[in-house]
Amino acid sequence: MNTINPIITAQALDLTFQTNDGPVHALKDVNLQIDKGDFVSFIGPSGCGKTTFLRVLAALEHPTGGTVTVNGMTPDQARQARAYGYVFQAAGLYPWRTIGGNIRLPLEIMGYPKSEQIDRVKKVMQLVDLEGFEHKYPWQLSGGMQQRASIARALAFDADILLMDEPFGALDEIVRDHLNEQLLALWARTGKTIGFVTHSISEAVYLSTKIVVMSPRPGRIRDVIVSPLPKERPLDIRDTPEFAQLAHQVREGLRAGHDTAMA
Ligand SMILES: Nc1ncnc2c1ncn2[C@@H]1O[C@H](COP(=O)(O)OP(=O)(O)OP(=O)(O)O)[C@@H](O)[C@H]1O
Repeated sequence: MNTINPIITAQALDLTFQTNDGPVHALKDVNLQIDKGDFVSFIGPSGCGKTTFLRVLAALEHPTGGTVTVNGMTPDQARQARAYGYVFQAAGLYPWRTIGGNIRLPLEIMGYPKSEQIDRVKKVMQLVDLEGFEHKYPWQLSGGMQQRASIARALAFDADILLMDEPFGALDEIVRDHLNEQLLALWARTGKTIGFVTHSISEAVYLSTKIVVMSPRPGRIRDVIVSPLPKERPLDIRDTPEFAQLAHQVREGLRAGHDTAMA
């Protein structure tokens, strides 16, 4: 394993859930290194362990075997150190709080001084292009804007790592394109390390420096594809032969995993 600036490592990671129907091997022998500043997408069919892997990094699940480090710490230590922000598929904003109030909530809970809360909310709202919406309520915003607000909330502690579980899955394609562009811009501006779960080949190829292709039963890594695309990516890069070639490679990886799982 390469050791240049690893921010996240998983070695021989196993996670078996004990269920009434018997054991479910959600993750089996997962080995992965994510370096500082990487944008890593996890793609694979339903049940291949994408969400479980992200949840292990966030200490929301605990592995049954192997080791994981996040910023050189165990996931539990990393959680306490607020080493990452986590964005869920649904925006999950409290309807009785304004957008600013929602973004501020984790800072309030942690007892940040009022002036720092105000500064941080302002900064992260700028990062996701939501200036001017601080006093609106979630229902006054579109789905895409709500999801941007939930990203801002995850950025409130200014953690170096952002974990995102299918954040744009429920949005229509045009809004999704727009958010993908904004997320890349945010990533370039902040230098954060991003782990991103998606079902979309095109989204994975457009966003990532590394694409982790997974297969189910048991959940495992099938392929890790390092993107040759430049960091600067206008949306029309998706019309280039290089993009098509990479999408083809991901599709082939998915197909191989599917065939094995069905065998
Ligand atoms: N808490 C749990 N208890 C029992 N089994 C679970 C639990 N969480 C996940 N699983 C099982 O582990 C496997 C991996 O689930 P996971 O949600 O990580 O897959 P996924 O790739 O994210 O799927 P999807 O694309 O549908 O979100 C599945 O078989 C799932 O049913």
